[in-house]
Amino acid sequence: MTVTQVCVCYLLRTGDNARVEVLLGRKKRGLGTGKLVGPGGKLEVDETPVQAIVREVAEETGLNVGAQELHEAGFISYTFPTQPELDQQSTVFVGREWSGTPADSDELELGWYTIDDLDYDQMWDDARHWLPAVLRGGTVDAEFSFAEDLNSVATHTVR
Ligand SMILES: COc1nc(N)nc2c1ncn2[C@H]1C[C@H](O)[C@@H](COP(=O)(O)OP(=O)(O)OP(=O)(O)O)O1
Repeated sequence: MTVTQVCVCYLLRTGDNARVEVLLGRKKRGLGTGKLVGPGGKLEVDETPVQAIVREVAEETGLNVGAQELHEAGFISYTFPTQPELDQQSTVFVGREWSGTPADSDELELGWYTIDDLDYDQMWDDARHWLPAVLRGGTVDAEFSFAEDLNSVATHTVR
């Protein structure tokens, strides 16, 4: 069985008081409803991760990002041993340039969040283990296995 390929993007800007902010969205539907997530989603047939993230950002935020303006920050494997059909592999992107103004979509209610004050309890449980480093310019290469509740990280490896 091939594992579902997904992509996620964290768009950064410098906000008031020179604090770095990230564009996140409150997920309105599907797996992870209610959580704060980066724009992203599943790759379509024959799409590369970067093609998919350019499309997903446009669909979910109304912003146009160029493929060359995105930095690939790493790769994460997610397994759900009690529901293997949910297993995913995610390519993570970070961007600082785009055109347009963010607009809510039927997937996400958007907002800018200061990276120093992020409430990781509102995000997927894996985020706390790797996202702080990526938002500060680092990379990620990690594996997460989720518990039976499909919500909590049971085991993880972050390299
Ligand atoms: C820390 O960030 C994340 N952690 C985990 N474990 N999973 C995440 C994170 N950010 C996004 N995801 C997952 C959640 C979903 O399974 C996918 C995105 O899925 P979505 O349903 O939004 O995919 P689309 O292709 O946009 O959906 P449609 O099928 O409705 O078009 O990534």
